[in-house]
Amino acid sequence: MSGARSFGESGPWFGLSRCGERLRRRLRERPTMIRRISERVSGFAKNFPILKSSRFHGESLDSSVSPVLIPGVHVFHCQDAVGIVAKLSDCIAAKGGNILGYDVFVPENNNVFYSRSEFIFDPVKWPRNQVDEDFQTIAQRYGALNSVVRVPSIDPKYKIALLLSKQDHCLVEMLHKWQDGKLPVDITCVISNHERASNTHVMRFLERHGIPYHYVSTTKENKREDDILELVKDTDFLVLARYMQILSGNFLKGYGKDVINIHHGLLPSFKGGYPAKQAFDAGVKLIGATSHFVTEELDSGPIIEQMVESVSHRDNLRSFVQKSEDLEKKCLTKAIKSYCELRVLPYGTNKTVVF
Ligand SMILES: Nc1nc2c(c(=O)[nH]1)N[C@@H](CN(C=O)c1ccc(C(=O)N[C@@H](CCC(=O)O)C(=O)O)cc1)CN2
Repeated sequence: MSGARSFGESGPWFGLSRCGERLRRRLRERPTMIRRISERVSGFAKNFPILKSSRFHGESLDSSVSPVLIPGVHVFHCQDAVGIVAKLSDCIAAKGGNILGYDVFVPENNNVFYSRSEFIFDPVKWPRNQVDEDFQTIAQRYGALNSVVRVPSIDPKYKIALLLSKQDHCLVEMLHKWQDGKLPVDITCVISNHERASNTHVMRFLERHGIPYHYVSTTKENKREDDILELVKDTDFLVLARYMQILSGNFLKGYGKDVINIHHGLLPSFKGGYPAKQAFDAGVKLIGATSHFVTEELDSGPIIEQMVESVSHRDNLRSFVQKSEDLEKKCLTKAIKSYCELRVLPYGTNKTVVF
């Protein structure tokens, strides 16, 4: 994968470009690769009616039978110019790919171009590494700031670590969505500054799925950031699922990839701690949750997703908190899913494009 910029210092695709290194290593093991593709595609085709209904067989990639078409996604961000869409769509069509969806955004008074395409292609006719190379050629021609390809049935799943403090409703929601296959990630570990008894639902779930739980006790004087960095060094991005410790700029620079947080308030209102109480005291009629990229400044990073719900004089603080918690669970999982599907791109200095 090419191009790497983060919402922090290096771009949201910083971590994801490392997937490309891992992918290239795997492509060298091609024979095994082909067998694995065939196996995964047969399973994958079940979820895509188009692959079931149009002469597509998951059994073999042998080109003498109907080709197996698999889904791919490509996102592109560069200075605007005439003909970009033609070049990108031709890149796909020239190798027999078929575009199923195409989103383009060119903001007013801002000479930039964003696109996200969804397509299906035959990996025998257009090998995975060639897909990268062909899009990279176009990226170089336009000096692209981002150009990332993802083929879910071939590429390694994104590796993530989840950080939380005392409350685990967001973690539980993410684990259930992950278990249902609705969050296409590999959870490498869960890290918390709070200990949990081994006979709790969360701990039993983690043990059942072989996901390590690391209790990393913190104090105001020692946030244990070096220990956390060591635990998360092989991940592609981090998720703060109600982690109530402010991460330092050194930590964010040291990690160098994206960190996604869920704030149980409608940013930029009610930053910091206890946003539901802040909202209750302010007499708001809408409460919300915000998922955003983590930057050094607290609760100020580019917003990925927000969800809201009406409240009234009939609500009390307890119902404010309960409604906020329900919103933040959904908001976080939607943000992570969008990020994994390459729908989230940096826009300007502190905004996002979310296709
Ligand atoms: N560098 C950043 N770190 C973190 C962010 C962020 O945006 N940038 N988001 C927070 C999560 N958060 C709200 O969503 C949040 C976390 C912690 C606090 C806070 O006041 N913490 C106290 C300690 C509280 C405790 O120990 O229970 C503190 O650090 O003094 C407010 C908001 C995660 N990190």
